[in-house]
Formats: sequence, C-alpha cells, structure tokens
Amino acid sequence: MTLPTPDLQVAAQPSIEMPPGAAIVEFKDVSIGFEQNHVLKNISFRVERGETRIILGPAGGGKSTLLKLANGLLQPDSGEIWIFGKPLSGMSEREIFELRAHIGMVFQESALFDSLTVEDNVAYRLHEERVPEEEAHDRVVEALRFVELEKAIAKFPPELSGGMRRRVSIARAIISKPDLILYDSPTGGLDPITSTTIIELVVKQRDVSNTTSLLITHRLQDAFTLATHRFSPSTGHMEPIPDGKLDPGTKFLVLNEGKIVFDGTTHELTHTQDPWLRAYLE
Ligand SMILES: Nc1ncnc2c1ncn2[C@@H]1O[C@H](COP(=O)(O)OP(=O)(O)OP(=O)(O)O)[C@@H](O)[C@H]1O
Repeated sequence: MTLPTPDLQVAAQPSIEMPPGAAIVEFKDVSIGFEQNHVLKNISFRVERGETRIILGPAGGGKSTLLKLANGLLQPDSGEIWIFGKPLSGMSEREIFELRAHIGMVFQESALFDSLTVEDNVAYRLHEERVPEEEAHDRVVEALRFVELEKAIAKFPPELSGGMRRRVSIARAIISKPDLILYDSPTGGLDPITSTTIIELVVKQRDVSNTTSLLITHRLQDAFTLATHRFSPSTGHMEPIPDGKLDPGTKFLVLNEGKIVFDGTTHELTHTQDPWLRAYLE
C-alpha cells in the first residue's frame, strides 16, 4: 500500500464500525424487477474492505440497478442486502440517511447542480450535516486539491468541461471520507485521454485512502488500467505495477441479463475458458 501524502491526512475520519467478518457490501440472493421484467435474478456476492469491485457487462444488464440497491435508493423484491455488516431491509429512512453519510456516489453524467458554484456542489453534504462554514471551506479546498481543480472553486458547472465536471463529482463523493464509493460509469461520455485522467483519480483515491469501491464501466481499458496500475506518491501520478503484477484488491463482477456470469480476480477473468466471457472481453 502507498503512504498518504501529508495534505490528504487532514480530517481523516475513523472507519465505520463493523461486526467481525462482515463484508462492506453483501448481496444475498437478491432479485428485482420493474413491471414484470426481471432485472436482477438471484444475485449473491461479497465486497471486502479495501476491495475495488469492477462491474462489467452489456448495456441493460442491471449494473446501475445493482448500485442503486447498494445505496438503498431501490429495495429488492427478494433477498437481502447488507452494507457495513447491517441489513438494509427494515432500516428506517433516518438509518439509511446515516448510512449514506459513509457512502460516496459518483453518478453517471456527474449530476451536479448547475445553479450552484463548484464550492457549494462539493460542500453539499457538509451543508446538510451543518458543518461550520470555515471547516466546510477547508475541506472543499482539500477535496478540490485532490482532484487538481482548486482553481475552479468559484465557477459554475456549465462553465466546465465534461472531464472537469466529473472531477467535481469525485471531489463531492470523497469530501466526507467515505468507507465506500459507488462509481456509476465515471468515464461515460468522455474521450479516451480524459477517461484516463479520471481513472488515475480513482486509482489515487484507492491507494491513498484504501477506500472500498464498486465501479461500473463500459470501457474494458479502464477496468484493466485499474487492475494493473498504482498511485505513486513520489511522482503524484499513476504508474504500471512493476513486473506485470496486478492490484490484489481489484476484482470483477460481470453481469449479463441480470445474472452474475463472473465473480473473481483479474487473473481468473483474463484466463477464463467461458466462451461468452472470452467473446465479451475481445
Ligand atoms: N426505474 C425503472 N423502471 C423501469 N425499468 C427500469 C428502471 N430502472 C432500470 N430499468 C430497466 O432495467 C434494466 C437494467 O437497467 P440498468 O440501468 O440497471 O442496466 P445497466 O447494466 O446499468 O445498463 P447500462 O450499461 O446501459 O447503463 C433495463 O432494461 C432498464 O430499462
């Protein structure tokens, strides 16, 4: 693991308390459908602390639905979802709200408020939690420095490029030092070069804070960059892990038509003999 750079240690929160042996995310036989259509069918998997779980699969396979279930935005028709060792079912609105304080979310298309400045967008959750203004400002500056966008603090989202808006969205997700980050297609709609700069930030967040995450991507290249790269605190950039080694915490879940067709490591995925997976990965 890489060491945090000094300015990133500021305001670090203690990790959430969990029962021994609990996973950060656990789906147990989860199914959900909309208007008679089954979207996820009997999904079971675990995501352990420190893991980066990449979710792949063809469009419409249920990836975004899975992320919304993990955040309590949707309820399953059957099965159980446990987050930080606690079942979501039966939680009150307030308990789900408190749980979400430990989860950062990077939505598809950034989902920023166009009428708020970058500062107010990033501080949104801190304002909800009534964090004092001065502390909120310091934390916004810290989060924007992490995504290398301090200069845009007073701008409005429509003044920014797509890649910059995605950076703001990441700053907003990490501001509360979450124990879990859900990235829904963080590079969707971006050109390949900008996509790589966003993946570099995801790698940096992973290696500096050791945050657990679930990440949907449509770009296999992004997925394999995450698996084969690490953040170097000395250069401040991402670099290939030497000797062709793989990041041990990066694992994959592949969904097709609402079912898990793969759950395992990068090595297992790239060495699969399954004909459908091999065709999908080509
Ligand atoms: N709120 C909803 N009401 C009705 N149908 C929905 C709803 N949300 C998702 N669906 C349907 O569920 C299926 C899975 O959608 P989902 O967005 O989870 O897939 P996905 O794998 O994330 O797709 P993509 O890669 O295109 O983002 C789709 O057929 C979609 O139309």
